[in-house]
Amino acid sequence: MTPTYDLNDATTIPAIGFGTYPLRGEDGTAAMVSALEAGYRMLDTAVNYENEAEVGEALRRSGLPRDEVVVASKIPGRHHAYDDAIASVRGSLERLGVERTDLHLIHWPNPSQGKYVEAWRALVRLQADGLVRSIGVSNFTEEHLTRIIDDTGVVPAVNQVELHPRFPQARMREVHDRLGIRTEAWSPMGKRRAPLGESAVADAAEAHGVTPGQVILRWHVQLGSLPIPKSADPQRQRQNLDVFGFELAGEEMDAISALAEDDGRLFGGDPDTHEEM
Ligand SMILES: NC(=O)C1=CN([C@@H]2O[C@H](COP(=O)(O)OP(=O)(O)OC[C@H]3O[C@@H](n4cnc5c(N)ncnc54)[C@H](OP(=O)(O)O)[C@@H]3O)[C@@H](O)[C@H]2O)C=CC1
Ligand SMILES: O=C(O)C(=O)[C@@H](O)[C@H](O)C(=O)CO
Repeated sequence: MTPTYDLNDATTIPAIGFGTYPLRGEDGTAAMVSALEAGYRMLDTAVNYENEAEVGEALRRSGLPRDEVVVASKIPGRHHAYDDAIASVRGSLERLGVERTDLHLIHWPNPSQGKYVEAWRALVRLQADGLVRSIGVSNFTEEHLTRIIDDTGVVPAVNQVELHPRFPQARMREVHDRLGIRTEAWSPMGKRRAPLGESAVADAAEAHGVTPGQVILRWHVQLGSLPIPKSADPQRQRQNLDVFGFELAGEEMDAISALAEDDGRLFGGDPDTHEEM
């Protein structure tokens, strides 16, 4: 069974989740069912992935008890106004076919709109009403975090940020540790720029008798970062979850972190300027 982290709201969450973007349609549902069969107990979706119905269907098809799987979704930029955020979550619940999500995030802060505080107030309300279990954010900077915490007194349980060997987010991990927020990593492999062939990764894979993908995910685990790798391939799905039987040495960890690049973001997704509706 996958180890778990305790969140700041006294709930727990698996140490590795399954990313569902861009899985859609029957093939997408089948890939999600296969992930649940492989042992994943957290599915990460979003309104903007247009696959919440598939996530709900996979959950039901898996036959797993509802309370064994963390279902996580996200409010898009166009739904930040308070009433829209409430309606957005209700819409997600309907498409997912569940009575409550286990984690709900604000997808991007979109600071030029200036409404992410309203979306956060809505999530605080929805949590009090029992429609979402844990609440968090995604792509928030320290400034955005400070604003919502100062406004409501409620600290997000997680912040899901871009984090991979090309962009290890040392500063945001420190901020999260100080505030008691769990760091969650999107594009944890580095997607198309995954450094699978770099010697820091390949040498460690050979030394431990695992695959390069497993080395990268183990690096996340040892950083305390919760990765949500996406794979449509059942064998890679299983490998990506099977990273708790070996340990990287300090030098191996440092060599992977040294793959960081000055402009290591995958598509220029700086949350101060990149906005998604
Ligand atoms: N909050 C946000 O703003 C964002 C959130 N996300 C979330 O993060 C999730 C994961 O991010 P994503 O961008 O998909 O990037 P990942 O880093 O998870 O990379 C996915 C790619 O890596 C391949 N892959 C997976 N496992 C392995 C392996 N062991 N060895 C080699 N290749 C592998 C997959 O191919 P294959 O399927 O063929 O295995 C796929 O092409 C998304 O699904 C989404 O849920 C993503 C972007 C932004
Ligand atoms: O997948 C997500 O959650 C996103 O926020 C998008 O930015 C996505 O990564 C994308 O479309 C990148 O081009």
